[in-house]
Amino acid sequence: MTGPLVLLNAQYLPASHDWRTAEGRAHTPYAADTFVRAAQRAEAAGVHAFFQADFSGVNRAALRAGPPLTVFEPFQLAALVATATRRIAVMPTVSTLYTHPFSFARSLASLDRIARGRAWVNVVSSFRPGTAIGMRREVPRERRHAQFEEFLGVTRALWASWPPAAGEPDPATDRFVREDLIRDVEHHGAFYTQSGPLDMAPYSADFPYTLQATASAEGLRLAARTADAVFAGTPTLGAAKALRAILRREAVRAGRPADSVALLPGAFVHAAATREESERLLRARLRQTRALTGPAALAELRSRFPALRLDGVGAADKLPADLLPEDPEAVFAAHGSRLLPLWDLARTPGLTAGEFAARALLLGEHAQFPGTPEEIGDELRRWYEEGAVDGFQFILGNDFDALCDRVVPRLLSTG
Ligand SMILES: Cc1cc2nc3c(=O)[nH]c(=O)nc-3n(C[C@H](O)[C@H](O)[C@H](O)COP(=O)(O)O)c2cc1C
Repeated sequence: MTGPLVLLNAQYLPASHDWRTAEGRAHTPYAADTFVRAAQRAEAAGVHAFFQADFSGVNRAALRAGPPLTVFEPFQLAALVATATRRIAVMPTVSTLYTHPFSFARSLASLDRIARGRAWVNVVSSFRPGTAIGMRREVPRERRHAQFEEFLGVTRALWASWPPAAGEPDPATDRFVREDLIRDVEHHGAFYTQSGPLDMAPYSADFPYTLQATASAEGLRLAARTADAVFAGTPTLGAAKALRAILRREAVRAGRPADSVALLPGAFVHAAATREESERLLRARLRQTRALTGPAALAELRSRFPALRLDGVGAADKLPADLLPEDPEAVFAAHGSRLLPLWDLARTPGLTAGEFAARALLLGEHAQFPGTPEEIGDELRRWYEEGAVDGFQFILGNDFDALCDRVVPRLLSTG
């Protein structure tokens, strides 16, 4: 595919409306129709995939902050959306920790058949704080990537257990299914034993487009070996550029072309009639939650990121040159993608430690794009053209109509 790849996260539509108003409540996350309408609008705008994150459990802290981010089991919603659309891909999330490869393979193969080849998938290891609360983890944290890789390997072997010809009815031999062509999997690994084949013929010969959500160096190397795309948080342009360069190098190291794995970070859209108005609203919203300056900001930053070299530094002091390693690859290798935005921010000339801390605390996990819809579209396009990203996932924001009618067409336009 040429041009940026654009994903719509299912939570965008309900979250973009104020549920305290009757108009906002019309977009309730409890009605599947809310997401069907969103996917149809997004499809008309040129969005490539309708995505649903999934957290395998109740996150009470998140629920206290507003409506639930997800309600429906993702494969069921994806199937429903697929039957109501024609071009957009449907992309549920599967947790390698809480699903068996066989159950996953048949859900995905069924979805691919229902969607006539439009099934994509987001694969997560679910080891993030706040995820899958109340469930038991059978896999220790340090083995999650090994389990993930084996999970994906078994699933792909199941997919391939029916070569396309096996599912083609053959009047010459009077066989609806060429059972003789179906291959047993015979996998006996550290985490899974899978002997038999899948129980149905997948619609597509190729395994679906696979996204992996990750924030660590080991996770990124795994994606470079096994995935088609990475979903990560890159709240600054410099962090995105650094992460994409590392991902491309890792793909080559894994024996694949540099552009075989796309970086698709999250984006939050804050559209308004003027840029000033949009920035004012965004600042007010961010300050409401994180109103810290000077020494207080510095103390908070220290406690959140103990790896930063801030010993003996006061808020009015110059930011130390050795706050983080100079090379972003070294920062990423030691700390994952979480510290790349701080590495990027630290390159701003003339910041005191207090100013740096205040700005750092205002950065969220994902990039925030304020402006008019056209300015936002142009800025997103700039990120793409400067080689920082291969596309975006729209997770949260306001004004869903402006996103579909004005932001996405601008981002995708080649003119
Ligand atoms: C941007 C991003 C999105 C994620 N989304 C999900 C999700 O929807 N469901 C989930 O269970 N875990 C999610 N995770 C957590 C990852 O699956 C993973 O468990 C965590 O990042 C730790 O593994 P890592 O070392 O590969 O980063 C997400 C992680 C990132 C960085």
